[in-house]
Amino acid sequence: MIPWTLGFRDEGHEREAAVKPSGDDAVRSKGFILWFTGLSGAGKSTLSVEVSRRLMPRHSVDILDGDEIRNFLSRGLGFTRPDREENIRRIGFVARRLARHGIAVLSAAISPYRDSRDEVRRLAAEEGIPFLEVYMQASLEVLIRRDVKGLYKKALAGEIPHFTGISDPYEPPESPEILILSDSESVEMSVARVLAVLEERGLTSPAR
Ligand SMILES: Nc1ncnc2c1ncn2[C@@H]1O[C@H](COP(=O)(O)OS(=O)(=O)O)[C@@H](OP(=O)(O)O)[C@H]1O
Ligand SMILES: Nc1ncnc2c1ncn2[C@@H]1O[C@H](COP(=O)(O)OP(=O)(O)O)[C@@H](O)[C@H]1O
Repeated sequence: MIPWTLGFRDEGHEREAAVKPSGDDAVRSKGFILWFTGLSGAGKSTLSVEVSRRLMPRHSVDILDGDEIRNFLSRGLGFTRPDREENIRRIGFVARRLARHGIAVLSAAISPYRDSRDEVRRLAAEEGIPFLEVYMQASLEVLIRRDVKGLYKKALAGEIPHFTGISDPYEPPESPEILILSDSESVEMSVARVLAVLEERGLTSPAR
């Protein structure tokens, strides 16, 4: 575990300042990163919102949602591999900063590339920040039927280039901490399963 340090710490191409929290703040709560990944419509936004609702009474929580991030932090980035990698690098950077300060961070971006996700995991581990990958698995057939935003219809008609799962790759996690079968389990069941893993790992306490 990397201890809190004053001043700048080299993290490859990133140089960041980390300031040690004082007094009780240092032990008050432990931040962590819950990293949702999966195809469009697999349930990343839905589950991150529902899990955060349940965590809020006991934690400071922040959701970094792909759509929202792309309107602000990653405005101007597209969906080529380098752009997606850059998007995930930025989300990972913010997630780690927040988690360092005791925040429960829920990231909900497609994050299709294993290397990018593993890089966030590695950097989090270097700082002793718990990182849990939540793979939202659902068959393409169900996602096309769901078509929450009408994007699959357009992608199948060739109107959206580089659409994940249709004309762009998605590399599933090999050993995610949590596997959600979002095409066959209810949202409530998925929420309960995520909370159970967090409790098992001592990252949250059971709701009273
Ligand atoms: N080409 C293409 N492929 C996939 N998704 C697309 C694309 N174009 C737009 N969208 C919309 O952008 C959302 C995904 O953005 P992310 O930042 O999560 O993607 S990534 O992690 O950088 O791959 C995604 O949101 P979700 O549906 O919530 O996953 C889509 O609404
Ligand atoms: N177990 C589940 N977890 C999350 N979403 C689910 C689940 N079962 C069904 N859904 C539905 O799937 C859809 C997922 O949409 P959304 O959360 O916007 O996906 P994403 O953020 O991955 O694009 C919602 O309509 C949600 O109600």
